[in-house]
Amino acid sequence: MVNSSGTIIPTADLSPFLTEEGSDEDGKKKAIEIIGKACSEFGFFQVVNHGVPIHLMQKALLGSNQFFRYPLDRKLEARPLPGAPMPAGYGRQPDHSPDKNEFFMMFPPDSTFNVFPSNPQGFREVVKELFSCFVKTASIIENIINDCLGLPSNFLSEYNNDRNWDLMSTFRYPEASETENVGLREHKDVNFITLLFQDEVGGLELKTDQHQWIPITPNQTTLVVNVGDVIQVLSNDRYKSASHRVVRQAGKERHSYAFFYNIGGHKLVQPLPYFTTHINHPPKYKPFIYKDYLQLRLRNKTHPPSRPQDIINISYYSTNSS
Ligand SMILES: O=C(O)CCC(=O)C(=O)O
Ligand SMILES: [Fe+2]
Repeated sequence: MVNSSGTIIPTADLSPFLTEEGSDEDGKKKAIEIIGKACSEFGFFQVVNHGVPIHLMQKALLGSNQFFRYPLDRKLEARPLPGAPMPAGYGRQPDHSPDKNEFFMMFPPDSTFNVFPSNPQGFREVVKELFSCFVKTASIIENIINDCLGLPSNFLSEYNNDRNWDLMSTFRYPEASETENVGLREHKDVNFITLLFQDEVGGLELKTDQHQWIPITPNQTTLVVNVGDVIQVLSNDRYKSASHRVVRQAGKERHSYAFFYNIGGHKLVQPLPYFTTHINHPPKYKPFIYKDYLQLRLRNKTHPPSRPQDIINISYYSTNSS
């Protein structure tokens, strides 16, 4: 697909991975090729025939749209439980944050940290089902990335074997004002991979190496996938965590869903030997425990630093920075 700025956003067809084992090897090869190239060039790509039912995505957008239209006190019935590792439930960006959005976040469907609103009717069931579909699609993409990186079979799925830290958020971004249009500032996702879809309003943009912002054209049938910091570190920068942002639009509010396929908080993250010692490359990152990094990144959100250079990102662990 070529978007308005003329840049090609790679799109892979996942249907060969959803049909009977081994029935379309050429189709698989093609998707692996597209995704591998996209991960090293852009850090993001799109997928079609991804296994998440389109009608479920539409239902989820309708439900969140309805939920966000409730008065604040009603939305706050789903406020996060104290002590949850991340604030699952309804939340908004702090007033002093330049980011302007409200969100509803959930952990895996059976997590005791989840807080669901009682209305709209059926919303809870829809988001739970959507979450489960996202997990399946993410694990297919994880295996593809595993093969693209030339790792031993199932290496990544064995490493990433704790599904308790996955998160899904739905967002509402208010329409832009005359003077400002920030929805979510430029950032890279911390996690393994992110899957997302947006309504027809659009506003998601990805940054290229040439510092050009590419708008991601909304498409009802497509999921956008971006590589997170964990893959960037494991692959020692072979694959990039993509910089992206959300720009609010004039006269239109925007809704989206993002699924953050995560790794367990206690996991040690460091460049894998396949991309360092085995090929005589020095590691570009120091080892760290994933939840320590999550904590630092969460602090960026709760206490946004006023100077952009004080915002913590993955370069905090870079071997070049000490
Ligand atoms: O709302 C979106 O489309 C993007 C959300 C996002 O980038 C994030 O939460 O990290
Ligand atoms: Fe993001």
